[in-house]
Amino acid sequence: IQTDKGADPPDKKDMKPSTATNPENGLSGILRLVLQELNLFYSRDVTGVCLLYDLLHSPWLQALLKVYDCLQEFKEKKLTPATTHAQTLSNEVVGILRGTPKSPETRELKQILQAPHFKALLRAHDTVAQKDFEPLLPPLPDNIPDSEEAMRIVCLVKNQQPLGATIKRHEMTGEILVARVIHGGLAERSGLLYAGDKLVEVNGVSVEGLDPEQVIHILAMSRGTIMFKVVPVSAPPVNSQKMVYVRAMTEYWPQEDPAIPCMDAGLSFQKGDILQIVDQNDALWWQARKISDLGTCAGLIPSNHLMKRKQREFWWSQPYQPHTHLKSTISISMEEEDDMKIDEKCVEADEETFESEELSEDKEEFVGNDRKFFIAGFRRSMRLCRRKAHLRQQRAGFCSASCCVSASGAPYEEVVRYQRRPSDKHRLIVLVGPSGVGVNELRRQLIEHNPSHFQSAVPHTTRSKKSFEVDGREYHYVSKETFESLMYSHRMLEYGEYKGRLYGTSVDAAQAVLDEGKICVLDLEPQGIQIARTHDLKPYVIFIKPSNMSYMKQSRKNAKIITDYFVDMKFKDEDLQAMEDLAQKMETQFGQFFDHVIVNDNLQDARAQLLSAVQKAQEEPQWVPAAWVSSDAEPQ
Ligand SMILES: Nc1ncnc2c1ncn2[C@@H]1O[C@H](COP(=O)(O)OP(=O)(O)OP(=O)(O)O)[C@@H](O)[C@H]1O
Repeated sequence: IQTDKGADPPDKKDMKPSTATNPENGLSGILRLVLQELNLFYSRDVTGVCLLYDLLHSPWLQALLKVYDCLQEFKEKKLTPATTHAQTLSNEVVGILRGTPKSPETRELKQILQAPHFKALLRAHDTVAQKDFEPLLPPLPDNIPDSEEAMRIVCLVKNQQPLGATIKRHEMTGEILVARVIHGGLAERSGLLYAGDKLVEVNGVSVEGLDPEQVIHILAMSRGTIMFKVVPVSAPPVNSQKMVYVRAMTEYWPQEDPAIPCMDAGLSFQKGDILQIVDQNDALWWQARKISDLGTCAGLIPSNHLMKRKQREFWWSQPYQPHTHLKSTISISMEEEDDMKIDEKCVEADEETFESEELSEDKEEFVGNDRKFFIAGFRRSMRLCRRKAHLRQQRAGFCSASCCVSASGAPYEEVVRYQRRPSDKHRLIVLVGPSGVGVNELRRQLIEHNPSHFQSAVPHTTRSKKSFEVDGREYHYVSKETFESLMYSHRMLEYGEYKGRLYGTSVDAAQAVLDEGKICVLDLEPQGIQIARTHDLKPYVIFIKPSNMSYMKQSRKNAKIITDYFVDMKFKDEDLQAMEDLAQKMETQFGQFFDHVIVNDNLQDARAQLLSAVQKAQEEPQWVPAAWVSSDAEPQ
């Protein structure tokens, strides 16, 4: 029997018991059984078995598992030291060794016991064993007056990290108080300093009459151990609040906030960051950590209430608030009618009429090799209608980053981990991106990849049905009244008008796909995301982003876009530039809603990334608004 490396055949004798104490149980015991099983297959030519055998048999893995088992065992035990005087014992052994005949073993043992590191280890062991943790305090003087307040002396060893506490002066008494203790910081970990403690001395210097800045200066100049003398707060605050997770719907930079009590203690965050709120005791300043950085100490962020106030102040301080950002649909407003007319002329001046464009597209919508199927939601009129919305946004300058903080929008959204159960409906997949970036191309490819699994929603229109069309296949053909009632009851994810007809995608159309057990894949204007964000649809939003200009020029050489003027037009440099600008604006304004971002440079890579993101959205736990998770879905 030969492995690749020419290893000897396995021998059951080699397999020693895995743990000294309990060889049959534990991971290494299981490994031993697996090895026995594999041994039976080893002589047969089973692909990969030899490799697996060698892996499981490797001494490093065995050693690792033994360590694991030992740790598991000790985790359950309450360890008690065998002796509290290991140092004395060690010294005695060294004395005895001196009187014994010399041998290599005794020499080695003597060397080990006398090595400084080993001695330090035994000293640490004895300190722990004797529970000798308290610092030695000088005896209290006998003549303390009765009125003397109880003091606590706190020694903290300052290393690279900040102390993790802030101080303030009491408005009435002028005393210096500990204002807050930052979670996870040095002060909090010591368990000796609390918010409300009165500072009396720092390193022997009285703080009476000093400004907080002067005290901070003393602290900043101190090195090594810092000694605080404090009068403890009568009732230390207890943090009984439960840990809350939120998604930041806005960004925050402490460096730019003159109101923050301590800039160094501030936590900066960006839109979409998930934050763990660890302390909400203060009505104005919360303490939080980013979930990407849970190991670090917490930082200060404005509370929900304070952030809303800041947003309102900022909002009203802006000289002019354009109304574009308030629109949640792609509807075309009256003032754009002139533009529309020009556009219509251009379309009509093109080789064919609008009607024949619709016809020419029919073939494209039937795809599949063996079995032909129809993909709804790719009709040119619908896409032209959206392109107009894009153009309108570009002309209106979209919405500048500064004006996008709504005066009323919640700055934080409570989120929970949600894992879709196999019996749950799928999450809606929403693709968002600037016009021409490839949203439709990717959506089409995803659906074609597995049409029985992925499906688009059938849009609604008020135009009349053509002879070759089927109601509910190309469109749901509805009256203007029906369409408008869907619009006004917020049942339209997006809608727009093109050539006097209304086009749009309804919530119910998306829901119908999900009800069939399929994954609904939509292409939405970012304004539509808000309407889609419901418990029923649980949308997972993927932002499709253009790559850099030079790569785009190269990769889009043969690509065609739909414009108002021409049906299939090659990309011009201005189109690519506009796409980049719009992508940036979309990210600034709607980035908080994006669950995933894909840069569409190489189409194949982008498609693979999309497929994997869609699978993860359905199969792996994700942060979703807490309001989406009710009794039908347990948080993970
Ligand atoms: N990664 C890519 N490499 C090369 N060509 C691409 C890539 N992605 C998309 N394209 C091409 O770019 C063109 C525009 O793509 P697509 O029609 O999907 O744009 P879109 O984002 O849906 O915009 P619109 O909503 O305005 O139609 C198409 O010809 C498409 O095949």
